[in-house]
Amino acid sequence: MTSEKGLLIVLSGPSGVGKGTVRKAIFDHPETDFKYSISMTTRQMREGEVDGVDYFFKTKEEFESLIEQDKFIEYAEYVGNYYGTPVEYVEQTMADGHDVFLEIEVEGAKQVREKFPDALFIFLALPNLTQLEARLVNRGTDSPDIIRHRIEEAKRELKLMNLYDYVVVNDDVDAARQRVQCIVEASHMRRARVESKLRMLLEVNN
Ligand SMILES: Nc1ncnc2c1ncn2[C@@H]1O[C@H](COP(=O)(O)OP(=O)(O)OP(=O)(O)O)[C@@H](O)[C@H]1O
Ligand SMILES: Nc1nc2c(ncn2[C@@H]2O[C@H](COP(=O)(O)O)[C@@H](O)[C@H]2O)c(=O)[nH]1
Repeated sequence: MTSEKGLLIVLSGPSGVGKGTVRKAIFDHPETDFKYSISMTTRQMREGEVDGVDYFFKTKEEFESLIEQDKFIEYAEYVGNYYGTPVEYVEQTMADGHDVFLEIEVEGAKQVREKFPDALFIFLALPNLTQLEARLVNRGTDSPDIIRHRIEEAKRELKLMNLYDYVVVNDDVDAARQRVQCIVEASHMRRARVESKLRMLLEVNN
């Protein structure tokens, strides 16, 4: 832990691109010391998911009450359900000096950009939409109707790729994991350089 505020890292991109898979690879890696912010959602729990591990599962009423109380950094409605990032965990964990990692869709990422302009925004992409559909079908978690809806959303989301600081192609999970870790490391180095230059300038002027 450091005395400085942690970095906010946002991994975004269309459903099925592999955000969750790459995120798990990052967190399984011994060099990773980020903290993962568990989102809240109103979507039905999938087989194998655990409340408080994969998401905090909420009813629509509970989620809307939390919106009223300003308990989210960002939230979005995606394919008929709410998804949101709890404000308290993120702010406290960053204040404690830890990097916080968010895995969210693009509408939420846009909201984070407005509130945290210094955050690091990484878009996870893949070579083509055919592969996206194949990944969603192979995952076996969604009905054909939901998959169609998610592909429609993906076409919209891909157009926003240029708003991100970096685009990482997930052609291979371990290669994508490594690229994300390198980007974070480079961002830390850049931040340290900027801060040290600023300190020097302030000393010179005092
Ligand atoms: N590089 C890859 N090559 C082949 N298959 C992959 C790759 N990365 C992920 N997958 C597979 O693609 C499917 C979708 O991955 P994943 O659930 O991680 O996507 P996601 O972006 O987190 O989706 P969502 O946004 O819906 O949560 C999974 O079955 C996963 O095993
Ligand atoms: N705006 C937010 N999007 C989120 C959050 N947590 C997850 N997500 C994204 O929603 C879609 C669908 O997820 P799924 O688990 O139903 O497949 C996907 O793109 C997630 O990354 C959040 O807190 N805010």
